[in-house]
Amino acid sequence: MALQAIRYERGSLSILDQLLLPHQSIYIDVPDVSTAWNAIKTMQVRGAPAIAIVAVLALAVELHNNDNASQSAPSILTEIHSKLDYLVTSRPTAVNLGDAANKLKTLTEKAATATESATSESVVAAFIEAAEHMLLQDVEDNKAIGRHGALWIQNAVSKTSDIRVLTHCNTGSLATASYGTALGIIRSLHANNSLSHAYCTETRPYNQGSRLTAYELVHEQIPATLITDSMAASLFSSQNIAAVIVGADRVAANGDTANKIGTFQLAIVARHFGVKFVVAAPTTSVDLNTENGAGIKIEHRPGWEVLVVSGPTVTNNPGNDSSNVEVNVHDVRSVKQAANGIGVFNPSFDVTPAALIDAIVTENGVVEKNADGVFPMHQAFK
Ligand SMILES: CSC[C@H](O)[C@H](O)C(=O)COP(=O)(O)O
Repeated sequence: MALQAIRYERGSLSILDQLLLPHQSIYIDVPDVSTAWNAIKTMQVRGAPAIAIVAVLALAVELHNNDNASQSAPSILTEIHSKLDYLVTSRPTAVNLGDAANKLKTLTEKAATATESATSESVVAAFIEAAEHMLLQDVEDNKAIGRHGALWIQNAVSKTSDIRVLTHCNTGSLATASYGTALGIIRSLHANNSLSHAYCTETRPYNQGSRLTAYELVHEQIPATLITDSMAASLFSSQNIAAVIVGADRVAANGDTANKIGTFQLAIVARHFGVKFVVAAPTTSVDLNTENGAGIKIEHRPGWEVLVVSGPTVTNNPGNDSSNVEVNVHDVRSVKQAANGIGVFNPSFDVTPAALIDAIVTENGVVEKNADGVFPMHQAFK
């Protein structure tokens, strides 16, 4: 069964606490907007699409469970818009939440003003239905990304089997409503028997690749190997890697792509080795209002995330079989691993210039550069 990061039914939302993975699978309730804001900020939920969906569903749950009957339609509209604005402040780089908030503002504005008989309840009902639709739509979009991306890679490398790929960042069921974006393409390649091996990087913050992506690859029984972020050039020089597949937190109008820190350097290394570089992103991650990467705000995280690691203690010495370490989940400790006094530079994302990207895969198909070497990103919205 696929991992499920988000559990929702009308009036109730819970999320898999991603700070506890991969050693503990514990769902926490998200009954309201302020719990959602904190869960996003502290990375209990992460991944651009998942963040957006959890935020809007949390507001849907809060609205469903509150007694709004005495409020007027304009008053509930103001409340919804200000709560959406607040949610958008949780993390700045991914555009999906801002995109969802804008769509829901437009929709509720229409619901509140379309007829004179609009009530707070009709506005709330319109909001809840639209938020629930976003959850379902994200899964469909990811499956389409998986199909388009797998086919593009097969054609680009003229192979339908024995394809090896490297992925960076966290883009599977944990980062989306389900199925995943970049990991959705890997899932599709695997389902087609085209994939021989997937490599994943450790990826910061909190080593999301070794904790989350690796966990999902193991869970899905996709043949996979973990490397540190600094091993990509070594990997490319020793293995026949067909493509690097990454997700996106925001794709600008020219194709410049903000994604998990380290994506840019992987693109440089991939270009050196002639390895295809593929971005997988739903159109909710494409921001035509941002001209290029210079306009994307990059989140910086606290330095202690680099200085300190936390995790459960180890209870056995597995010798050479380091993949089977037993852990004591009841004894979680933090370990300082850097010298006292050292400064830390900790951007959470970087921007890969469009020039280093070969294909941008959305649910509507694959956008490639035109004869002028430019990504016509508007074509993603057909
Ligand atoms: C699934 S889309 C891309 C992801 O949002 C992104 O690359 C990523 O790794 C998630 O970042 P995070 O900092 O964990 O929210």
